[in-house]
Amino acid sequence: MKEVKRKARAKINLALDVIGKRENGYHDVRMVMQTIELHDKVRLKKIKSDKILMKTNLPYLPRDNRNLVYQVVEYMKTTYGIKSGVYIDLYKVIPVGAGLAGGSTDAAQSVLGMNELFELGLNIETMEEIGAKFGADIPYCIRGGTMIAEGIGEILTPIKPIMKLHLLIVKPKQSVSTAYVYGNLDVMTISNHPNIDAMVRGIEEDHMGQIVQNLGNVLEEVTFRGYPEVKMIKEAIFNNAALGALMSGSGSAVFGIFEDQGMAHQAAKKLKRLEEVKQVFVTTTYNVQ
Ligand SMILES: C[C@](O)(CO)[C@H](O)COP(=O)(O)OP(=O)(O)OC[C@H]1O[C@@H](n2ccc(N)nc2=O)[C@H](O)[C@@H]1O
Ligand SMILES: Nc1ncnc2c1ncn2[C@@H]1O[C@H](COP(=O)(O)OP(=O)(O)OP(=O)(O)O)[C@@H](O)[C@H]1O
Repeated sequence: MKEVKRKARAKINLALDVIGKRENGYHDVRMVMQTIELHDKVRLKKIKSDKILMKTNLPYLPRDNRNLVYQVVEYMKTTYGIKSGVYIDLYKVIPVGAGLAGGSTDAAQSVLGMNELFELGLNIETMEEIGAKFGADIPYCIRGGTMIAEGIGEILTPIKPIMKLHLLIVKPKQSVSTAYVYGNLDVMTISNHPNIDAMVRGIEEDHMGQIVQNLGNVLEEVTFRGYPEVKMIKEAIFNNAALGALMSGSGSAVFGIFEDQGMAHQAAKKLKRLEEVKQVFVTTTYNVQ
C-alpha cells in the first residue's frame, strides 16, 4: 500500500459537565460526545526521502511540528522505527478554534492512517494511548460515535447511537482557545450542571424532547463572558426555529438542532447575514450503523 485517505469528522458535545480540577490544571469532565458528518480529509503517502512533508489548503495553519498531524506522524515514525518518509495532505473544512475537535480529529485519523499505511497491527487501545499523548479529545475521535467521555475525556463508554439529528453549525468570526476557557473556569461556582444521565436516557429512548431539554455545557458561561457575540449567536439560532441550541466544547461554534434539513437551511440563510458570523454549515450526526 502506498497511500491512505481518511475522512476526519468533527464532534459536538451534547452535554458537557466539569466536576473537578487536577493539580496539573486539567479538569475532570463528564460529557456526551457525538460525531458529525462535517469533515476534513487526511491523505498520507509513503515517499522516497526519509522526511515528513506537509501540505494543507489553509495557508495560516502550521505545516511543521506545530501541527498535530505532523506531531503524530513524527512520533509514530520514531516509535515504530519507520524509515520511509511520509507526505501529508490535509484538506481542512472544519473551522479552527471552534470547539469541534478539528485538530484532534485530524490527529486521530493520522494515528489510524499510519497504522494502516505501515501495517503496524496496533489495537484500538494502543492507538488511543498514542492519541492521548497529543490531546484529551483524540482518543474519542479515534473511536467516534455516541459516547460518554470521562476522566479528562479519555475514559470512553459507548451508548446507543443517537437518532439522526439535523444540525446547523455556526462559527463566529472570533475563534476561542480551549486553554483560555478552562483557565477561566471556576469549578466551585458552577451553578447549573447538566444532567448527563437524563441526556443518555433521552438518546437511548430516541426521545427528541428529552435530548433537547438536556443540552447543557458549563463552559458556555466562561466563553459568553469573554465573547458575548457567541451568546448572541446562540439566541439567534433559537430565534430561527431551532428545537435546541448549544455551544460545542469550549466554543466558539454553536450548533442548533432542527426538525428537518429544510428548516436548518432556512435558518442558515438568516444566520449567514449576521455581522458576527464567519461560516455556517448544515450537517447531520454521524454513526456507523
Ligand atoms: C472542550 C473539549 O473539546 C470538549 O470535548 C475538550 O475538553 C478539550 O479537549 P482538547 O482540545 O483535546 O484539549 P487539550 O488539547 O488536551 O488541552 C487544551 C487545554 O485545555 C485544558 N483542558 C483540556 C481538557 C480537560 N479535560 N481539562 C483541561 O483543563 C488543558 O489545560 C489545556 O490547556
Ligand atoms: N491539524 C490541525 N488543524 C487545526 N488546527 C491545528 C492543527 N494542528 C494544530 N493546530 C492548532 O491548534 C489550534 C486550534 O485547534 P483546533 O481547531 O483543534 O481547536 P478547536 O476547534 O477548539 O478544537 P477542540 O474542540 O479540540 O478544542 C490552532 O492554534 C491551530 O494552529
